[in-house]
Amino acid sequence: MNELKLAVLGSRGAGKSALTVRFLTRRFIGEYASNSECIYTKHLCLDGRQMNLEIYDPCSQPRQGKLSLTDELHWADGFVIVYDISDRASFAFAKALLYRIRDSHLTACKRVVESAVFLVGNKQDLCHMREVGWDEGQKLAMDNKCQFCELSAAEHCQEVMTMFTKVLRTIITNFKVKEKRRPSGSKSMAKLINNMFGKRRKSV
Ligand SMILES: Nc1nc2c(ncn2[C@@H]2O[C@H](COP(=O)(O)OP(=O)(O)OP(=O)(O)O)[C@@H](O)[C@H]2O)c(=O)[nH]1
Repeated sequence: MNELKLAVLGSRGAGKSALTVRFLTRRFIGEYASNSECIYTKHLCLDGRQMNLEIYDPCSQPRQGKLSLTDELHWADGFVIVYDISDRASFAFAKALLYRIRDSHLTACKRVVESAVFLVGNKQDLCHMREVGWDEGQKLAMDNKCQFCELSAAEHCQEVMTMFTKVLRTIITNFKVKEKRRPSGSKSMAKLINNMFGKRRKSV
């Protein structure tokens, strides 16, 4: 059984709860309590694999503007970064979040890794009030090597499902790559024994 941890981040009111609840229940609920953070859990089957998913939906009120994110970066396997296309400030906040995630990968891995990050321009139904262009979102995502889409949590159920599914698949792919890079305990031990006794045998 796989355990996947996803953090949904973004500025206050960008639609983090709306997206999360849409994915988990397929429903759009107009208003959400924004004074408490939540970790939602869901058991799901993806590509024939059973997994336990945890989604962290923070309360952005008291921590708005603070980008330490240390706990989230350690906890999460992937991120959905949400901004509101009708709110330029939320785009600036999303950009700062992406830079913070990228910097943490740089220090952790000494190189940029293909991370499980999805940049989402939410509230596409409000495109008559648009303040952030589609191409700006696309460019920011390309610059930070993450996936991108615009959608509306209010109106696009299927797009929301697809976006979450893609980020979960990326997390699983990253897990597989990490597994391949790290030799398993038994293989390392076999190599060690072989190095020690193999060499001795040669010298006899
Ligand atoms: N028109 C429109 N409104 C949306 C959409 N998604 C969310 N909203 C509304 O935007 C407001 C904020 O949504 P939330 O999901 O609470 O946003 P949040 O990012 O979780 O906000 P905090 O919990 O305060 O950080 C609510 O009134 C939602 O109904 C959308 O796709 N379109």
